[in-house]
Amino acid sequence: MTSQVAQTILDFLDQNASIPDTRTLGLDAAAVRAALTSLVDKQMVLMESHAQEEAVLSAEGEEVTEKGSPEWRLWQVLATGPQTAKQLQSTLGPDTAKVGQLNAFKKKWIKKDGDGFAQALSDVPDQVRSDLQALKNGQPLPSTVASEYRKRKLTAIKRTAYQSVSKGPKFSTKIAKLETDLTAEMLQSGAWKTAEFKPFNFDAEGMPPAAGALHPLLKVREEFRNIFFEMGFSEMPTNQFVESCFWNFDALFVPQQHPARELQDTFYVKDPASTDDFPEDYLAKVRKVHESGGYGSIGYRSPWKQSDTERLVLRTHTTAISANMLYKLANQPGGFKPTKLFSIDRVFRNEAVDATHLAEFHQVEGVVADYNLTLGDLIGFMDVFFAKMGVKNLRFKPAFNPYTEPSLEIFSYHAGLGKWVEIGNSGMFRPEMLEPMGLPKDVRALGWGLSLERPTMIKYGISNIRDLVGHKVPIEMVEKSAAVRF
Ligand SMILES: N[C@@H](Cc1ccccc1)C(=O)O
Repeated sequence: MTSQVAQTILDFLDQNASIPDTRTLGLDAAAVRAALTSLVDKQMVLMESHAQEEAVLSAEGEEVTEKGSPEWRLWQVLATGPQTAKQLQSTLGPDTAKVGQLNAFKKKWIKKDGDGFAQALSDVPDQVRSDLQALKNGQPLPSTVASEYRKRKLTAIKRTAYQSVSKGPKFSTKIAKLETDLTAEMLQSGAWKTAEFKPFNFDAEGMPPAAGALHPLLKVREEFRNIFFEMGFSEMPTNQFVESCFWNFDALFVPQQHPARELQDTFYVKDPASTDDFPEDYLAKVRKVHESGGYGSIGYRSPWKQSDTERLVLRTHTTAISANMLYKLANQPGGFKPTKLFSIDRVFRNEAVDATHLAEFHQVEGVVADYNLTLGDLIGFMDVFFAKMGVKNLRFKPAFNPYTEPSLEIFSYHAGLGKWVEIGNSGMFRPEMLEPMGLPKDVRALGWGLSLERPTMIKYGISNIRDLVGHKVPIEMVEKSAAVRF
């Protein structure tokens, strides 16, 4: 097909100096393009590409050529006498009546009559209809109305590409078959001396190798880990998905009546359903701070049940591990030392699944514990941490967590969405949480958390969080994401 089309083009050029518009050849446009590409490669022809825009009738424009413009049809209906807007709408349909009324008024074809409309002229020319009929018959639209009709969606723009062609330096009506390989026979016979070789195409893309690729979540996790290590953090052990309510909630001063603890938010484990493996004296202090306070707090002053703290859950946040680590830090041999810790792992929430929510996701969490840290340290730290990810100009909004005070939501401006989006949650851990652990009174700890999924989705242009899990979709996506370079 292509070679036939190429031959037709060459024969035509042999008889004529040039082809100003390839469309006049009456050949398939795609085949002409393919043939020209190969002829240009061989320098047999010279080609220039052009684009032409022309107005064509839209479905609405087509209707106007048959029934008249909305304004003319409205004016026509009023020939039998005045009508109200309601009546016009039921005769013409709401769309035609609305547009017709507007334009007929503008053209002064109709006038107000009581609470309705009447003809203002006894005869009007439907110029719109005759212009569109002329267009249908192949005449161009008068330039004065072209853009108006386009705005009214009576016409649409059709773009066509075409080429002009003239003879090239190696023009001939015979298409020589170019050799692609230098063979032993050519060398023996000496045919290589006169053979024409196909030039190498250095622009051709190679086949993507069928190699393994890392999942996008793993790649972004690696980026975060490197940032943490660069900033002197150590990784917390996160290999256990099941936690007691004690570490997941109570140690964090989350009241036992908190809604997050309810079945619709948290997955409780059935078997085994509970544990009693806790540091006794610490548990007693946690109980006391909930029930009656201490450390400058009045506590929650509500019932606290041992059976509730013993229940097992799929951890709802990695802050459960942070609490456990802070406790260990306070009670390690040699006492407390300033520390920076992080974790990146899976957490579970009993949520309705949709495009941006899953029942399990990954949390990126950091904790810094040191003497006399302030809110200024938290904000400054967030600026540095997020800047390392390429996220600048943060905004902070006061928020609430049972275990931090003050608490700050972190926002960043998303240029693509044109708005500020929440990228993390943070705060200074409360004394009610830190002091029962046995941390020195002047030690402060700041923490923050964010999901791993959101930055991954932004980076890889994934709009549905469900595409990050499962089987079939991810394989294609993982391979595609292998092409995205850091
Ligand atoms: N645990 C919080 C994140 C956080 C961690 C540490 C301090 C403050 C907030 C969350 O689930 O969103």
